[in-house]
Amino acid sequence: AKRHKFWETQPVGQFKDLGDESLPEGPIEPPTPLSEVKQEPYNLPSPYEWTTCDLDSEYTCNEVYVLLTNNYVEDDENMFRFNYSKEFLRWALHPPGYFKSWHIGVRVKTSKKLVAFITGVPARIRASDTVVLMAEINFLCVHKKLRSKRLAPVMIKEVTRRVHLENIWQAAYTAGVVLPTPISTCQYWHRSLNPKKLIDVGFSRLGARMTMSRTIKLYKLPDQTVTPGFRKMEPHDVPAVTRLLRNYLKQFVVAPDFDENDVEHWLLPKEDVVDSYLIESPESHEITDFCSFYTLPSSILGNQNYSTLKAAYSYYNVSTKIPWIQLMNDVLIVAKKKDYDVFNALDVMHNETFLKELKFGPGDGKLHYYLYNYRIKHVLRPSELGLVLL
Ligand SMILES: COc1cc([C@H]2SCC(=O)N2Cc2ccccc2)c(Br)cc1O
Repeated sequence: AKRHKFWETQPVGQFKDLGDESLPEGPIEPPTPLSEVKQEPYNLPSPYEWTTCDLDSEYTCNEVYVLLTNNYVEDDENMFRFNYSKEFLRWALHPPGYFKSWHIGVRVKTSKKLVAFITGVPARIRASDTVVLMAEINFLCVHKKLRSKRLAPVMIKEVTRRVHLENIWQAAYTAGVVLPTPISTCQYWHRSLNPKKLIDVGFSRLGARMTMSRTIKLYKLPDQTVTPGFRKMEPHDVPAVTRLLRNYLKQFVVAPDFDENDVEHWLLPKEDVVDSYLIESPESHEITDFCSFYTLPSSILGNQNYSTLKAAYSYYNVSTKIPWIQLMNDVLIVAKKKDYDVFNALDVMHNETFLKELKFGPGDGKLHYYLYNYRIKHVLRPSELGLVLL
């Protein structure tokens, strides 16, 4: 297999262990006594220095936003680049119990320019029957001009060190690349909402024997949602949505262990960040179904007519009374009404039950899920995964 100089030194499932069912599920290495955790930061190459990014500072949040906007993840053909908003970054990085010290930047000593970033946030994640306090690692970004200087390994070691200092020994992360060793490999699916724009920017192509007007008609959606009792989630719904979501997530092998505080943070609607809707039964006033998506635009690189793609990403959904197809079609109707160009979903949880029928098409992006210092018995099918990372 490909040489992973760095990852072969880390407590992660190694390719050589694949299929070895004798290895027990659980931590790969025991915790280190806190007194033995390295107290001082790892050494960076001499021109650079560590910095902690306080996203409550408008200036610093903007520096992070600009770094990611210009240097974060692009598709294989370099046509699109994620464009996380400042509000989204503050939401994603300030969940209950977050540590500012886990929002790590690298600056050029002389100019103080921010040239790299990596983050962690704490999350309780259940693997099988064990709830583990983990760090969710995200936003690893090295400026385009500093690639292949081996900055990423030292940044991963530094965030790991700072996580260890908080007595946390496991982590969860995703990547578009194959590393040792995915716990699951998922596929992105896309539902066109604005097919004309998606074709113009080169994401979609006109189908064979299809005209533009026929294509627009194919993806047309009603003006209003169809399900009685469909409404936005409100603060007073937090207890009921928590119960509904906790019960739903029980069936997955790996899933977040959300409590009411987590639901309040991650799922209460925040304009242009996260949208959440639920079905309140008109008779019983019981909350029977739930759906949510987050807003993550993409910069369109090199198109004359458009600079931004407005994209919604399926987040957590629960269907107990309304059929999945009807529930998710109502979400598409809402997203179209709010002028999104595309609705994206991974094939995780029960998503495959509605993807094809609601006219999603498979994307070219595969997403690999990883756990750090935690072995699970089998590689998971996407439908066994109940975790969506931002
Ligand atoms: C280009 O095909 C895809 C690109 C992306 C990612 S990579 C950088 C970016 O901006 N994307 C978001 C996006 C951009 C365009 C359309 C849908 C989603 C994903 Br995720 C899955 C795809 O299939």
